[in-house]
Amino acid sequence: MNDSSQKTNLIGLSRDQLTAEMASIGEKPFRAKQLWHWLYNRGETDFLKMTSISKVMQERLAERYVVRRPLVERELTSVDTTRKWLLKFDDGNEAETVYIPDEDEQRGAVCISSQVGCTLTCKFCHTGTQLLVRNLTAAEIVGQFMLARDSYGEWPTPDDTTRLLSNIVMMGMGEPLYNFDNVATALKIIMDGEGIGISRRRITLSTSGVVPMMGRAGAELGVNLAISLHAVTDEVRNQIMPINKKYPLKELMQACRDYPGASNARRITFEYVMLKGINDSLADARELLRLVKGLPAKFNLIPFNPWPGSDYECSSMRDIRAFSDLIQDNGYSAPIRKSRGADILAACGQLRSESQRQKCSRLNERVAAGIADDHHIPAA
Ligand SMILES: C[S@@+](CC[C@H](N)C(=O)[O-])C[C@H]1O[C@@H](n2cnc3c(N)ncnc32)[C@H](O)[C@@H]1O
Ligand code: SF4
Repeated sequence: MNDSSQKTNLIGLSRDQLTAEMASIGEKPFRAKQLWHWLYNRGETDFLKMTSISKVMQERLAERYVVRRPLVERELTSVDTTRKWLLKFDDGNEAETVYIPDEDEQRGAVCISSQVGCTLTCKFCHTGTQLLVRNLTAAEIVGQFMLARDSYGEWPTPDDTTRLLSNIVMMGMGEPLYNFDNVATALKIIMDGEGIGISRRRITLSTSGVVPMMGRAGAELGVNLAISLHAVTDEVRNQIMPINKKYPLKELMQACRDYPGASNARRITFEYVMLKGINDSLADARELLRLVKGLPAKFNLIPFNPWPGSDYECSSMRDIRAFSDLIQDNGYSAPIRKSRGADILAACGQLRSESQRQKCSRLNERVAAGIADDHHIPAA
């Protein structure tokens, strides 16, 4: 263990925690406020460059603490300018962060991971086949956005109208509502107006439908909600998203109706991955309209992104357009999501760590040889 990894990382501490940390070394609350500005508005990582802080305090801080992002193992930029960072955490685990610019490339969303892997095994999602799963810490979640800003040189926090990294989608690896506390701490840091300053209106949290946590997410964070719906009957949803057996459609739709803050100005996004012959008929589209009746809803139709070993095919463009047209004819927005970053495997559902791919292929060899135990059978 090197010297810096023994020191406490100040990134990821809430304002109260940072204030308490400063109090523990005898510093007044206004010091925590100054420090917060350096960490989250200026993006400074070197205490000795925090010029509004006295030399003595700079040195005391440097003795005890570090300001650290997750390690970027690789940065890849797609021909379509999507950028992906493969991250390595202190325990050797990996996750990915992706920046997806808008068409005009003046703004864009950072897609952030909430877990290493995911326990939920949705059949169409590569992340769900990863064996190793752990929650990311608040530091690892905030750190993803910070390293994206490092990469684009967007420090100090630019004005909201001139930022490239303008939005956040919690749509990377993992189920954010299965790691609510750390996601909430991280998002509160990110939303703080004296720091990173991304408004809750520019943050979307996507969930596969963890019904009991949806109300809390709305009440405590007030971010936009996206639901990975993907099927209109319990029968099909049970098949492709096992979480539906725990929280079936009726309960999920009720939780959407109860979601605090949803309105016509802030609609709930229903994500719908288009799977050939599974969920893509016009009858499915009609049922979808029936399901969301009365809800402030909009849709995002996602052409299925295949990955090695996946069981599904993407619906034809003709079928996707017909599905989209029917929904739009009924007054809802239903754009077809353009796949971005396919050449760097950065598209939705393709995220899965490199080392995990290697481990899994080794594991497949073990399974073939009959030497893998029950806990380590690959899900795909
Ligand atoms: C990877 S998930 C992460 C957030 C959360 N766990 C969820 O399911 O909403 C983000 C989105 O990617 C979608 N997705 C997963 N695998 C996909 C694939 N192979 N092709 C297209 N979209 C996919 C998910 O359904 C979900 O809407
Ligand atoms: S779609 Fe979301 S919930 Fe399902 S396995 Fe992938 S990351 Fe997990």
